[in-house]
Amino acid sequence: MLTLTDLRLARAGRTVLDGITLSVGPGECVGLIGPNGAGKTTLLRAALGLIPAQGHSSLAALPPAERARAAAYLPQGREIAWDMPVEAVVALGRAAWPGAARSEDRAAVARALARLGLDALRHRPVTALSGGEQARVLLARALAQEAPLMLADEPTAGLDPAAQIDAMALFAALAAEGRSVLASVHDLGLAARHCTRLVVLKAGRVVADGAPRAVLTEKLLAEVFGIRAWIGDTAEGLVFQPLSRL
Ligand SMILES: Nc1ncnc2c1ncn2[C@@H]1O[C@H](COP(=O)(O)OP(=O)(O)OP(=O)(O)O)[C@@H](O)[C@H]1O
Repeated sequence: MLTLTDLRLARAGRTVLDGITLSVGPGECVGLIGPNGAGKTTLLRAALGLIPAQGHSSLAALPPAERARAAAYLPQGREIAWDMPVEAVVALGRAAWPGAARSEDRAAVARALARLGLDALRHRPVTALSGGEQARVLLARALAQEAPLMLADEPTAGLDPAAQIDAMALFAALAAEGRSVLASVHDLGLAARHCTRLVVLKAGRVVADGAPRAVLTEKLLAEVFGIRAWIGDTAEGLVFQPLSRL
């Protein structure tokens, strides 16, 4: 569970978060959408307490050790500097649980590797993997934390279409298991099909918050993203195709 109340933040004299009030409850997979520069990354980082903001974040208010057990975070940057085997990188997610039995840690790492389809790569040096494979390793590291809340910044960036679907389906499954997910996503179709709710940010404000079908309207796409788009309601869920800039 995450509750943000009137979060405000300015950077270099410019307002970046302008009174964000938002909560993500158990069972919710919330897609944070909005144009470049809308404040999505800043919102996630402020919610985690990684950058100071005015207002209240239930997560940032926790002592750091508790925060690490309350929430996993997949940051936007995907660079991996350490030349370690894949499973050792995934095991870093267990640092949040210093008192856990080694068998528990090993089981959590094995579950995360299996869920990301990384079993065959577990002994490979992580620096010898492709960018998309590394992105899956970092997602597995966050998953191994087994925290009730998952915050992810563009988790599908750099992934092929199958891996994008897998990543979003994984978040939907975490929510279905009773966890809470807040993920910034640029692919509005993926977000609409896999998220239980969409929150739309524009210039640091929440301008829409609700079920994907209610939120993704032609009017909103024009006003927030400045585009004309085709939105199809299909048996597979909402399908979204940007057509032109307005
Ligand atoms: N360190 C900083 N100093 C000054 N301004 C910053 C800094 N970091 C971000 N900003 C500004 O804050 C605003 C929000 O940035 P943020 O990265 O949160 O946007 P975003 O919605 O995640 O964008 P994107 O979709 O491009 O990743 C932007 O206008 C950006 O230029």
